[in-house]
Amino acid sequence: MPVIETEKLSKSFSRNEVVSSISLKVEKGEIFGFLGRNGAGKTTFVNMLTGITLPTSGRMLLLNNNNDIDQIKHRVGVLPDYSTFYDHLSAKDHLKYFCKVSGKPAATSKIEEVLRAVGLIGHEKKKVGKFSFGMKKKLGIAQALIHDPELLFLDEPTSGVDAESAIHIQRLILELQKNGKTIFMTSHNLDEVERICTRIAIMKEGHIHSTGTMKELKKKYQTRSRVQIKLSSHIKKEQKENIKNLLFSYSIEWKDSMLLVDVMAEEEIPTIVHALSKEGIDIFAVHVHEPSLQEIFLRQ
Ligand SMILES: Nc1ncnc2c1ncn2[C@@H]1O[C@H](COP(=O)(O)OP(=O)(O)OP(=O)(O)O)[C@@H](O)[C@H]1O
Repeated sequence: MPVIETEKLSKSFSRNEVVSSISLKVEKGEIFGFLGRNGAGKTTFVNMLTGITLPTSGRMLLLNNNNDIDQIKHRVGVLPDYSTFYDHLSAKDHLKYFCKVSGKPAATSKIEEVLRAVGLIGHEKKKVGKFSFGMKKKLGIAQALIHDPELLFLDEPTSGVDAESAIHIQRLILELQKNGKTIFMTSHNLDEVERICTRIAIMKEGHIHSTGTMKELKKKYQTRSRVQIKLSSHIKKEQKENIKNLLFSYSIEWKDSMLLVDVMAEEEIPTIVHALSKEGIDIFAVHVHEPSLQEIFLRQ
């Protein structure tokens, strides 16, 4: 049973359709990465799922509940694209206040546990007005986590935070997944998405352009892997000519004693190695450079 299911979900502002007929399923336990250039419609799509914006048309099902977001509010945690806080409250008081107004008070131990999880322990008594952007982001994540929700929407959870904190947040997301949570996140950090997301959707001008695991996306776009072969430094000119003839069906390039060959599949590597050993050339190292999500994304 999918945790998120949308069918032809669309949103227009005036006559401008910014989300066009998106049908998507996210299963329990996924870390689903939602990508797209600025203005692609990601936030608008997430806002419809979290009840911030009403869809113009289409259908959505969250946690097997039809449309009534109020009924499932406590099972869903949201880090919006922009969180607002009260400058005069501390992080701890903030979470207390947030729990109180949402009608679900939380124990001090739970508040401290969540602040520790996001890396804010030690700053829990500091006024939020004195927080940096990154610290506010962490407080936003704490707010999303405080009710121990099954499903989390995280809009750019690591944007604006330092590298160390970003790694901390990524580990936290992986930990949440391990504990059975489902995470739907938008991000412009493609390395991060590639590392932690189980599936990815790339949105373009209101449409889902492609969806799949990294492996599926690489296959779909038939992106070539680059094999870097470090050879002995004494390759003769005629040997290079012979290699070129033997590997005539490949695009090859020399960089000093490094031979670079583009392949469609790893299964082709033995053929290349065989051709080189036939020429009596010693191979010192073979490295396969897989195309990154960034390379796939930039081709969209
Ligand atoms: N309330 C609104 N009224 C009118 N247009 C809007 C509104 N909200 C968003 N839009 C427009 O919808 C389009 C999609 O915006 P959205 O914020 O969903 O994109 P995004 O993919 O989240 O972008 P980013 O990566 O910059 O956050 C943009 O052209 C934006 O100007």
